[in-house]
Amino acid sequence: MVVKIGSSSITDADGRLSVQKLERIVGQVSAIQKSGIQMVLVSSGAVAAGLGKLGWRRSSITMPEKQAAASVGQGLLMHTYEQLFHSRDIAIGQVLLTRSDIEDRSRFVHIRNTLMTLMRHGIIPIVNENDTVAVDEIRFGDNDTLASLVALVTEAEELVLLTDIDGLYTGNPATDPAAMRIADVFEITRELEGWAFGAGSSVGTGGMRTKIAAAKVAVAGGCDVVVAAASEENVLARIVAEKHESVGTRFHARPIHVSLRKAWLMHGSRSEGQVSIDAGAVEALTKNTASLLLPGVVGVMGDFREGATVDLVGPEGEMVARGIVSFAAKDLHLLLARQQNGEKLHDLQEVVHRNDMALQAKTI
Ligand SMILES: Nc1ncnc2c1ncn2[C@@H]1O[C@H](COP(=O)(O)OP(=O)(O)O)[C@@H](O)[C@H]1O
Ligand SMILES: N[C@@H](CCC(=O)OP(=O)(O)O)C(=O)O
Repeated sequence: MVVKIGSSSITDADGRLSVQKLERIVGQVSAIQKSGIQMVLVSSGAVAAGLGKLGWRRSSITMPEKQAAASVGQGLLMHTYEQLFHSRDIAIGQVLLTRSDIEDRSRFVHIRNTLMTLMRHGIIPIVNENDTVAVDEIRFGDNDTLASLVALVTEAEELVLLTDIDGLYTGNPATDPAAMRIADVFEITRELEGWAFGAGSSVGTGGMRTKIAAAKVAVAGGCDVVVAAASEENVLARIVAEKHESVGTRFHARPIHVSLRKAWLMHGSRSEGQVSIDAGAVEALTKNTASLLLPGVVGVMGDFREGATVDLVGPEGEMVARGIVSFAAKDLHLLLARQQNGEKLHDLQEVVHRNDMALQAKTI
């Protein structure tokens, strides 16, 4: 089980790290770990803890100051976790990641090996974004997205996003008193996405929007996602014990889910270009799970190498799939030109083999 805890749930009103709140989470996580379910904690709070300790105001800080605050706060956070878990005889390991660590296939594999090794030894990994080195282009920015990728990497059965509200509402509860909580979600529809707004507190990042985006990634990989209130009494035990009780909002995993490699392709890898395909190819890819052949290709964008990750887009510019391309962009341009000149290119291998392709899950 991967549990993600948001900044607002481990800090006090004055923005300082709340040992009492952390203690409650650590107590619950430890109890579940001891019951035999391997836990992974994704903990936000480095920036908030650092700002609290330094007495800096969030509203007026620069990015380097925020990163400096994170370096102070991350130490504080781990020091507190270490003490709290140690008193329960549980060892922890710190794992700090950036987006580029996940995008790179070999680093992704190393991350998985490290996490799996920690878990095999009964150590609880505590994951956060490496805020001190993450610049905008390589930032997750919010730990909801990071947590969903950690859930995929560790092949978790359940991802729990603990926050300052008891689930997804049909509108922003801060401004809409008629908004109602949704208990179960089986399909992430556009209507549902329209209900989600940004962060409710000054310390939170992303609000419900990033939680839904995270849920999309995890459910596609076969992992249930629960959004629940960190302050609710014994919330984790209730989620574990009574899978069908209405605690927060449960996003149910898709029954047929993709392999870890394809999940990484779709959600972890970074696209280096675009290949436009025609309607016939869209149908062949989505209905018959075929490979992409040259006759279905109508355009190429970007200057990618053979073996790069590219987005396959349909006639309306819609994202259809992401895959590893067998030709460099310049070779694809040459082949397209030869094809347009009437040359028959029968013996060509696939442009993207179906084993190297992850289809985009449809939003209804
Ligand atoms: N449809 C919605 N349902 C519930 N909460 C929502 C919704 N839209 C926006 N929010 C806001 O999302 C906030 C939780 O996200 P966030 O502040 O980022 O917390 P965290 O620090 O735990 O990640 C809630 O406090 C709420 O104000
Ligand atoms: N990596 C940042 C967390 C950013 C973030 O996602 O915050 P939150 O929305 O509170 O989970 C930190 O430790 O401060």
